[in-house]
Amino acid sequence: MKLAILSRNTKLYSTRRLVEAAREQGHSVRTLDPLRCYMRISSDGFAMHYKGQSISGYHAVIPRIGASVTRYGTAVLRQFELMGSFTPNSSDAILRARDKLRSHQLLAAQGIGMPATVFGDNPDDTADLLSMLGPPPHVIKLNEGTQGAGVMLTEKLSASKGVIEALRGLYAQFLVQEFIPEAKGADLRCFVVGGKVVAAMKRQAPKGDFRSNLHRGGSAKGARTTLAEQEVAIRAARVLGLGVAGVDLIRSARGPLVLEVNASPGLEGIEDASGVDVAGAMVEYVAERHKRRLAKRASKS
Ligand SMILES: Nc1ncnc2c1ncn2[C@@H]1O[C@H](COP(=O)(O)OP(=O)(O)OP(=O)(O)O)[C@@H](O)[C@H]1O
Ligand SMILES: [Mg+2]
Ligand SMILES: [Mg+2]
Repeated sequence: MKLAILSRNTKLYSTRRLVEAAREQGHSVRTLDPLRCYMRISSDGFAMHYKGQSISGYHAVIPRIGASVTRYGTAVLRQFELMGSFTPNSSDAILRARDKLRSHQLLAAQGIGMPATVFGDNPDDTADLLSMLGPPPHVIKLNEGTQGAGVMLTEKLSASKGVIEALRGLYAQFLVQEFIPEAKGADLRCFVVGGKVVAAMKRQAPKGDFRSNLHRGGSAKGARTTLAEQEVAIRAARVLGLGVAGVDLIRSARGPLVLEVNASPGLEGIEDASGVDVAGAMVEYVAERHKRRLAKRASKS
């Protein structure tokens, strides 16, 4: 299989591991910086160039598109899709997952458990909006935050109102959730590949914080997941259309609740904590799907 890893940086752990796994499994692999891919689109065909050279014929791409380049990165990925490459996560699925509000709507509609969530636009509606949620503590999240940076806990109604007012002043989109105290600052990252949880880790917030993100000083260790947790993680990835996903769950008194679904989950923390060759599992899955596509095409002709 001729494989491309779409990643801005060849030195990142996740990128290096994917390249390594692809080589180990005997594939030809190249890392392409999505921001250096450019294309000509017209009704009589597509052309893509990379640093001055024409590129084509990639059987599959594994997108590792950072939040800061979502728009251009997914446009490049879409072009690969239109040129016939297989991708475990489509450009549309990545866009769905990046938008917390949109993905919460889709997951809730499929009956997937999550903390109760409210969102609204007009400042005149804030008081009633918060009454729809219930009393504090509240968790306020930026719609497109990442690594825990845009997630705040408010203990009092006045604080919730103040934070919301400030965010509105900055024209930031946000959602407000009920706080799940039973989680005690821990969450469960389930790494889903091709409809299976291949690895899981429990992350614990540092003392004095409720956010368990590793970037916020959280610590991780390998975790065993229950069947119910696996099922929720697998369903969440499927609803958003992601072949590879890092599904963050929180253990609550009413069962596993989905916090978010990451479309480009990092490999370092999870491989470290679980000891699983997650990169290998991703490449195997992509190769398997590529093989199936070839067989389908052969049977059609
Ligand atoms: N409703 C909640 N109740 C309790 N804790 C929560 C809640 N929502 C989030 N947290 C905690 O805050 C952390 C960050 O929240 P979340 O995963 O939604 O944000 P993020 O900024 O997108 O992080 P990521 O880097 O995983 O993309 C969670 O891992 C969890 O530990
Ligand atoms: Mg996130
Ligand atoms: Mg998270």
